[in-house]
Amino acid sequence: MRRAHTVEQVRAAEADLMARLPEGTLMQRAATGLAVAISNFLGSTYGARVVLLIGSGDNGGDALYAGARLARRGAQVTAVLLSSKVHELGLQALKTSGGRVGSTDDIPTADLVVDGIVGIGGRPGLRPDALAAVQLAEQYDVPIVAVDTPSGVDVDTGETPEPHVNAALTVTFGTHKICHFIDPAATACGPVHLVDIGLDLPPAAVESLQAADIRNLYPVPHGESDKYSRGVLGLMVGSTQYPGAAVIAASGALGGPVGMVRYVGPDTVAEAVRAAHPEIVAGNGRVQAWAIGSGLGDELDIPLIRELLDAEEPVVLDADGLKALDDAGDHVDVLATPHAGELARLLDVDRATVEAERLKYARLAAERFDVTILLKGATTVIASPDGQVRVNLNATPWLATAGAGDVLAGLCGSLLAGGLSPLDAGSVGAYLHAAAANLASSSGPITAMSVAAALPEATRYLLRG
Ligand SMILES: NC(=O)C1=CN([C@@H]2O[C@H](COP(=O)(O)OP(=O)(O)OC[C@H]3O[C@@H](n4cnc5c(N)ncnc54)[C@H](O)[C@@H]3O)[C@@H](O)[C@H]2O)[C@@H](O)CC1
Ligand SMILES: [K+]
Repeated sequence: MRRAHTVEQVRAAEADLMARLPEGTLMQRAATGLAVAISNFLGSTYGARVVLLIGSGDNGGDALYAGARLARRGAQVTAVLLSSKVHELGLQALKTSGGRVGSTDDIPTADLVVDGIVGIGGRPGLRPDALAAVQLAEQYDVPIVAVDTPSGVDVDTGETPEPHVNAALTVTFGTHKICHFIDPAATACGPVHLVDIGLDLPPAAVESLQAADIRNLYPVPHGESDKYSRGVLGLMVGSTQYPGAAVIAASGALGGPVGMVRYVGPDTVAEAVRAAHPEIVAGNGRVQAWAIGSGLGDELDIPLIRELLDAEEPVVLDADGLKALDDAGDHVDVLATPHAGELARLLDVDRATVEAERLKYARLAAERFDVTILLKGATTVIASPDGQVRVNLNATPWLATAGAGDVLAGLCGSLLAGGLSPLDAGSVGAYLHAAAANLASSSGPITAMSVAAALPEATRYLLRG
């Protein structure tokens, strides 16, 4: 599990630890980890030209001490001071180690720029001189390594209302921060490298499941399992208008842990589903969970869907089915899987607003509709009505393809029928969906059906460990 904490949580943990350690220990731990990560990024440190952008706080201090270490290993390190007040001891260390104070003129010929402008003490946005320095690096294609967080992003929300650094690598300390997990800021971080500085942290604000977590949560059948005890999923998806959605969602469901899938819908669609998947049973019957909504088009029966939402069995509610959601019922067993546009419609705001404030609106919808919200995107946010938030970070951009959402709905339904909670079904589903996409794609185009077809192998690979 990767965990992200709020600035307040990090500051409290840091204060606790600092009280027990000699002054400056934490910064030295951070700076050492930062210098190692920068060396690895550069490949060769000797002779490398490194420009440090230094703001007024400890974030600049980290950068200055790391710069001193790099200078001692033969790098040509220049500090651009963006504030009249900088970390004095850090600056002295840099100078003693052979680094110097320079200007933005050093940026165009640099191999690397280090962003020590602001970290967790920063407000969104960059001041004009910092912005000019960052733009110069971008103009000359000089990669930027961000210290702790890319300066300018909103650390606790992942929002980027103002100009900010777009990093090629972010090196963070102690724990992840929310901006490392939530888009659009997560994208601005690039890959994130975590340096352990020994913080003792409370439960995280946002979590991201990793392979070992998927292994622990996946409902693996045992000796006494039969097709019913493994779970039966009811699919109410696809329509005469969109028969393909039913075939694709069924493929996603069969790629999950479920023992049996029933299809409920128009005869012609049922025929298409059975032609593609002879193991699927058409018609009503007992199920342990439903996946409802993908490709229903105009054929959706809102009163019937509301009945199913109010019934005992958990439901994945996708696409057109989301229109049946209202804030009246008790829907804690529901996993709703909107993309930003659908969530915007549910909440009566603009799509761009949801895209800009993904964490806020996922949480808001989970609370308002009393459902678990899985907000799809390059990074998927899963928010449960009790306030827990998870993020899936392993997707490939190739997954943005027609029908991929239908696969996810079928897969999540399968996981719900297998006994997972909506939060676990959503987070395990998003992870496996992305893992299958990576496997099917290996950096090339994919179709939704090829993602579904790769689910068993991606799952096998994960379960084997
Ligand atoms: N908290 C921790 O556990 C640790 C923190 N360390 C470093 O310390 C950093 C936090 O240091 P600080 O608290 O000094 O804060 P920062 O260095 O993040 O920011 C310093 C100051 O910049 C000013 N500022 C705010 N927004 C700005 C903006 N948009 N543009 C320009 N200036 C702005 C503010 O006056 C703020 O107090 C962390 O991000 C990390 O890099 C590490 O040394 C190790 C441990
Ligand atoms: K920074």
